[in-house]
Amino acid sequence: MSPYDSDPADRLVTAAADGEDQAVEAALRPKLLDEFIGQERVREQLSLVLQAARKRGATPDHVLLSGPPGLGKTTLSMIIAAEMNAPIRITSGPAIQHAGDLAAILSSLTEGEVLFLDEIHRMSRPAEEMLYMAMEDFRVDVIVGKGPGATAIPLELPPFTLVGATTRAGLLPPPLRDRFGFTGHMEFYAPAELERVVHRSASLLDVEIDPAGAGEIAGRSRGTPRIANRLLRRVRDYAQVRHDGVVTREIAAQALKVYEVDARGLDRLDRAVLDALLRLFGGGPVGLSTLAVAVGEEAETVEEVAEPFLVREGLLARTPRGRIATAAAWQHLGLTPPVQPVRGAVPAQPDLFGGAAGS
Ligand SMILES: Nc1ncnc2c1ncn2[C@@H]1O[C@H](COP(=O)(O)OP(=O)(O)OP(=O)(O)O)[C@@H](O)[C@H]1O
Ligand SMILES: [Mg+2]
Repeated sequence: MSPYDSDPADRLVTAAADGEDQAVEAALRPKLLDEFIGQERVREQLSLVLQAARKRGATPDHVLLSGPPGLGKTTLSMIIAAEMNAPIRITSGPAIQHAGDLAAILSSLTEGEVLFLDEIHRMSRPAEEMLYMAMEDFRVDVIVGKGPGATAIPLELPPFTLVGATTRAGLLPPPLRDRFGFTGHMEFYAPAELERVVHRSASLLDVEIDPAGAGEIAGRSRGTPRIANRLLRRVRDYAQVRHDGVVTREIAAQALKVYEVDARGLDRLDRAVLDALLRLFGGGPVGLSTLAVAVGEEAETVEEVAEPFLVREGLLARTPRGRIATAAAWQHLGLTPPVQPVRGAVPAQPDLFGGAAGS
């Protein structure tokens, strides 16, 4: 049996939204730019773009928000609309299969409306090309009829602001990227910022928490507000069931031990990968597929689910010769790295059967 037999997508520390997240996120989302914690640079730049547009009485330039899941792209897009006092229309790349789907949305926009296009890198090619023209000239060509008799009917659009979000900015074709007047790159949050996120969410959820309790949750949240909010909800459950509901450092640590999220935010799968790398392969280098077999997982799961965070945390490195553990990995698991053999030294003959035979 795999030591990690639940679906990796169900992990407590995944940055992707699950059903429960979607239900509570609306309540936890900051509504205005001033309430949005962290991301100082993006916030300042965006604030200038919006203020300038307001001053000119114009519609703000198109905005692209890029960055890993759970950092606040959807939240910011809603803030843009709220700050501009404009309605917002929400759709996503995968929902737009045909150019006609996009034409229908675009032609029904009102002046100044914000069109939020999530996962914009997953839009179909023909829709993308229609979007170029819509973004630049506020115009689309609606094709009527089929074959040689098809005609393009130009349709004027009211000025609108496109807010695109993507976790993979590198996948956007340059002509699309170039049509955004402003691109905000979202960064992982610092622990102190996440602590503020936890405090804010706790007060919205009516959870009593002290600063050390918030710090404990923040430190395990992988730089991601969505994870911080999720861990807070699980810690709240524990505090309410086993204690009086107040979250302290002690309670948070106990709760997250139950849920197998360690002090650095590693979960069972992450730790299993590190543990195998250190204990079975002496810290590597070891090939991905060998490591995956040792953990009882698919190579893909190890590579895509566990490794990115381990690499980001400086616990594991991918080298051409295979995966290797860093000194920090040994330290984190409380293990001692093997002593490096001195070149040319004669290795001592191991006493395989234990010296004290017959005892
Ligand atoms: N700066 C912030 N301050 C407070 N809460 C935040 C902040 N950023 C994100 N959050 C919270 O984190 C949750 C996830 O944010 P959001 O849905 O905007 O992420 P996202 O970048 O759109 O993720 P995805 O790529 O999965 O769509 C929301 O519930 C929101 O309340
Ligand atoms: Mg989103």
